[in-house]
Amino acid sequence: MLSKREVFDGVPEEYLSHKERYENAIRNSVVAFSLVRKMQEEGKTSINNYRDVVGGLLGSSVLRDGSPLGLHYIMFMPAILNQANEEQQEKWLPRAWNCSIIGSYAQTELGHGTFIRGLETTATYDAATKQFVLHSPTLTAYKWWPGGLGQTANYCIVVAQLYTKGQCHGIHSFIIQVRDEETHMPLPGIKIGEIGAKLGLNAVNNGFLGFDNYRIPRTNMLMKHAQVLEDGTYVKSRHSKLNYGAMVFVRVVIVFDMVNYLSKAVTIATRFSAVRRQCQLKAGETECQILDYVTQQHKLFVSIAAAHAFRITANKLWLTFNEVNEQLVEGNLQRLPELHALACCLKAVTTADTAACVERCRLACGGHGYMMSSSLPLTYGLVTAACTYEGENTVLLLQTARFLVKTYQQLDSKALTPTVAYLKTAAAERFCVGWSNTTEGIIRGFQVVAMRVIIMSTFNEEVQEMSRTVSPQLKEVLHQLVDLYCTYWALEKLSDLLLYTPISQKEVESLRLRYEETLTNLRPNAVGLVDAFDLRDEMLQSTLGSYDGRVYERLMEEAMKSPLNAEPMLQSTLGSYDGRVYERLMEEAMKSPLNAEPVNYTFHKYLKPFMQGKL
Ligand SMILES: CC/C=C\C/C=C\C/C=C\C/C=C\C/C=C\C/C=C\CC/C=C/C(=O)SCCNC(=O)CCNC(=O)[C@H](O)C(C)(C)COP(=O)(O)OP(=O)(O)OC[C@H]1O[C@@H](n2cnc3c(N)ncnc32)[C@H](O)[C@@H]1OP(=O)(O)O
Ligand SMILES: Cc1cc2nc3c(=O)[nH]c(=O)nc-3n(C[C@H](O)[C@H](O)[C@H](O)COP(=O)(O)OP(=O)(O)OC[C@H]3O[C@@H](n4cnc5c(N)ncnc54)[C@H](O)[C@@H]3O)c2cc1C
Repeated sequence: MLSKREVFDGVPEEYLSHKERYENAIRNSVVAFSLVRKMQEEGKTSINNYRDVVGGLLGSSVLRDGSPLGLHYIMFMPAILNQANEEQQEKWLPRAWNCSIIGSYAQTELGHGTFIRGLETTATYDAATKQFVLHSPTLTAYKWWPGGLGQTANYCIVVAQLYTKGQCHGIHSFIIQVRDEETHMPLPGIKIGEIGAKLGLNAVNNGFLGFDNYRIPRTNMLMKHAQVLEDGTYVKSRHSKLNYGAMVFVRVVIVFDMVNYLSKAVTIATRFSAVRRQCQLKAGETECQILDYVTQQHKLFVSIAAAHAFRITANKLWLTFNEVNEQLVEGNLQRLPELHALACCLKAVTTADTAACVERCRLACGGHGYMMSSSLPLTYGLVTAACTYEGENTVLLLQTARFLVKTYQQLDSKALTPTVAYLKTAAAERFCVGWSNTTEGIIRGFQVVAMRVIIMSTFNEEVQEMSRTVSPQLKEVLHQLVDLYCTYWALEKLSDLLLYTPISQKEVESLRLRYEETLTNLRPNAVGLVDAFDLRDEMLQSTLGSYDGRVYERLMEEAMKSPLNAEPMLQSTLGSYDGRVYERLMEEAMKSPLNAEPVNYTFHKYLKPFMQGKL
């Protein structure tokens, strides 16, 4: 087994180039996953411990910044299990299990990540040839982000708008070969490469993928839930959201992942705090361990408690996930909305809390926490990504809110599912029950809070009609900024205000309404207000923040500068805005420090032997 922080020719991975990082990741991954495959062959893995084995590996020191093979295990295989019919599973699963094919999961596009009903990639059924034609009509339709897709995967699950007999039936999943299994070259009609350097997970080889009227057999549509018959007839799924199953699975798994990362970070910070001596509690005494300071305990101990709370929660969520999936197999969809809401809520809460806790652990270690060798910056990069991928946290919390408001509205007409049964009690008893400073009392208090917030949200949704105009006067706008700043911090520091001022409950409720009103009032001037900072593009140096708003073209231009994209030469239109795409590609390739080798040498040296079971 490779040693911790395996090096590349003697150089710690922090000092590797972008290309060397990738090669190091491939080499470490094929060795690590060869062991997983050996465990499979010896019958030592099941779907349950598989999650822990792979999850442990992906978060381990061997694959410390992710793996180009991660998506193969995390989403490609679960998507086949969750969305392919039996015949398709028989065809694809054995090859995926033994890694003779390597897959990814391509759903997000340059132009859409959250709003998946707005995805632009099309899959149009051609009954004459019994094929689907995959196409990327615009630059924003390019798949953007799929892990491992840059230079590693040769298959992927692609989510596209399904058209048959001239009608669109919404997004569906397809299994698609994107590279030749022998040469690893992109197949004709496929435009593929990696998206470039990121805040973290720089070993994951996230890629982009565009289709130019690319044909696949009809039987490559994953048909467990919905089907397209040979004559093009569409047979719809029992529940429109069963196709979203892969996302629910990963959200559940992410909660386990947060337990791993939070446990690591707080272990590092707590042990360091026991070693580190700084300043004296009393003059003349020896310097004390910083762990003795209450402020240091305030920073760290809640993370220890959270790690245990998340582990218990993750196990309970995993049980619920398996229970509901068994019911789905029997056609009982009753608890699917609750599972979706639970997975959304717990993925958002555990990732946000873990990111905040890991940052506190870094800060608790002073300057040494800022060193890459502490592993805290890298861990932060890993966990903060989880606040975005697999459903951006805000959006997932809105999904949870949607479920809770709907549950409240049906409180008297529908039986409550286990996780929201408390709402019935909170609704039945008087709200302002006495407070008790016990664990049960605090939980009870939060249940009452949840109930009241749901009622307020329902009230706002049903009654609130806000029509507003904004005066163009700058004075007016600046007043709004002052107003926003005051109400934001009043709400942020509400516990202090409730403790030390006579603010009433009614005033708090109107403060919240005023805050939302100020947000709405400022919205029309938001871009103008940042333009007013007059920061030139050269100063911003950001593909997202340039003055002209050409975000997607700049993202693609920057991606093309990656040294990994020089091989193989991309034959692709890329939807360029000025049409000089080929000249530019050639110019960029000539600048690349890489040889224009047809395929990165790691394919022949590591990946192909691994896929052929020779490693
Ligand atoms: C075989 C292998 C076995 C084990 C695996 C091995 C190893 C794994 C172990 C460890 C792995 C280690 C680490 C894993 C950790 C991290 C993962 C690493 C990498 C992650 C890579 C990232 C991948 C991605 O990011 S993929 C792309 C993710 N994208 C999203 O999540 C998009 C988010 N957007 C949405 O989900 C939707 O757009 C939406 C926001 C939900 C809105 O959808 P829509 O507009 O259609 O719906 P409405 O809001 O109108 O609601 C309508 C209705 O539908 C219900 N609904 C919505 N979604 C779902 C769902 N998913 N399930 C069920 N129901 C859903 C919604 O509640 C509404 O219902 P009502 O009408 O009744 O209210
Ligand atoms: C490290 C990493 C790995 C990834 N891997 C993959 C992968 O393997 N495969 C894949 O398909 N995708 C992958 N993704 C993409 C990821 O799923 C998307 O980035 C994510 O779904 C968010 O979508 P977005 O980027 O379009 O952000 P947006 O949705 O554009 O979010 C931008 C802002 O808009 C806000 N917003 C958006 N919609 C609403 C709304 N309805 N209400 C209120 N606010 C809203 C959000 O809260 C956010 O503040 C990855 C992303 C990252 C960072």
